[in-house]
Amino acid sequence: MSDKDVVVSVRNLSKAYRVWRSPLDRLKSPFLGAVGRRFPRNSYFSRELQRRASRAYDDFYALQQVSFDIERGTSFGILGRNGSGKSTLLQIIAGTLTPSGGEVVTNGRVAALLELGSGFNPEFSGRENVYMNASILGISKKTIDERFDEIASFADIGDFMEQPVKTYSSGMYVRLAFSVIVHVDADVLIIDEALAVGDVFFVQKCMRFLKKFRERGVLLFVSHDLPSINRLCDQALWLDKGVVRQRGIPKDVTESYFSEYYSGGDSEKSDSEALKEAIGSGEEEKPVSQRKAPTESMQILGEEIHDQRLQYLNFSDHRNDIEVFAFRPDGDSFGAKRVEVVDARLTDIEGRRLGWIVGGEKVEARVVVEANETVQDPIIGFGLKDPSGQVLFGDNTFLTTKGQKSVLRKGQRLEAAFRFQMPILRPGEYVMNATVATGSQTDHEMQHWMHDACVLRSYTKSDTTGMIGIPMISIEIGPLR
Ligand SMILES: Nc1ncnc2c1ncn2[C@@H]1O[C@H](COP(=O)(O)OP(=O)(O)OP(=O)(O)O)[C@@H](O)[C@H]1O
Repeated sequence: MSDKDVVVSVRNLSKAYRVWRSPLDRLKSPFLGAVGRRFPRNSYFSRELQRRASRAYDDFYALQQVSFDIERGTSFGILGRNGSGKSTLLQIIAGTLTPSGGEVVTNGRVAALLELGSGFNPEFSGRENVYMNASILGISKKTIDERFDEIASFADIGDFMEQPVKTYSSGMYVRLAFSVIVHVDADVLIIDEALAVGDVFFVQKCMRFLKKFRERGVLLFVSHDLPSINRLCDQALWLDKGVVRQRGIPKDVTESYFSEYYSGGDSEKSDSEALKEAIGSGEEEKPVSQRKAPTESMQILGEEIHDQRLQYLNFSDHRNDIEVFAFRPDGDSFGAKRVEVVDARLTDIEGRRLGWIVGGEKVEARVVVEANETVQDPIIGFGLKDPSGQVLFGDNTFLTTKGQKSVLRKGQRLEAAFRFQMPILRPGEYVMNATVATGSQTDHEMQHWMHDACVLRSYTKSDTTGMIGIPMISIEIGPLR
């Protein structure tokens, strides 16, 4: 290893899979080889039978001469179209697949969350699998004993911990597998798209862990979602038919990858498929009948909006419908709790709780707090996080009440209402956090930070681009004026 703290070094890696010419050849080949070995070595029969056995298959190279280094503290994203060799590469780095050529040198403990079903023994209980898995990763029984309660609480699968893993849903399976890898002090974490089966709270919890982990370890993951690669990674690698096409900063790599689709470089994929891949995985469409009636949103969008598409947008599934779920008092949180968040919701401007919002409409994020003790200078805040845990926007009351000495007495409640125009959200599950602190912006004590105070689920086929869409006031096209 060099002076730099290289944690993963991949050198001239190749992987050839045998592709049998026919199922019969596959059956015949070991038989021909075994018979061949019965004749004297180098005899005519021995050579002929070995030759026939080896002609029954072709070598298909899923990876060819792949080389790169990854330094500590790097989040490394791998992208490439289906079949480009991403899983093969991750499995070799994870040590679950042997390469045909080249090598991978890792410096530290490697933990992987790869395809569902791998890693656990289905007949063993969750508890037994935790012990087995952690000990394979080199964790002593004593350390697992000490950490078991934390692992169980992170996984949060209740009594299923004592049931055989074969009875688990895919979501439970991922919860347990992820919980183990969180607690084994790994230096390298390898994750494929398995996390996609977790529910929104679990995914957000994992994202919080990964954000911290990225500072000290190497995170390697595969994603088809280019914005996620841009947001979460420091480095990206584009694999194309088993070879490295480009490696560099995510912005450059994702742009080249994306433009290849549009320049026709990938003839097997239609533009709409490419676009769908580029803007992220779409949620299933919600039947229009379950949405807000179109006429309502026409009023809500307000008089000042002159976007000529409004009529069309409001009556089509290009409209951005956002389902809002109820406040979750028991979600993950932290803080001194001398004041607590007791409610968080989205309302219309009259304060009525909303179950559905249309992207572009005026709404209020309202957060209610209650003092368990008398406190001074409470600051209330909120933030909206996207499915990868990235805060898209948020605000707090600090500047609004700056300079006013305020006291919240024990038992009193206080409500903050943040009015804004809801942006257009790409399909997926978002969460709103709600917070209360005391003191000032720079010097405060966090009283209660609720990570997932309420959930928003967005549905749309909107053509808006970017992390969030800004509702257009108007769009004009015509001869130069
Ligand atoms: N066991 C195997 N035997 C033969 N070919 C295989 C085997 N496993 C993978 N391949 C082939 O190797 C190539 C790379 O597969 P791999 O699963 O690594 O691609 P990928 O980029 O992860 O694809 P995806 O995005 O669809 O998950 C593919 O063409 C695949 O068909």
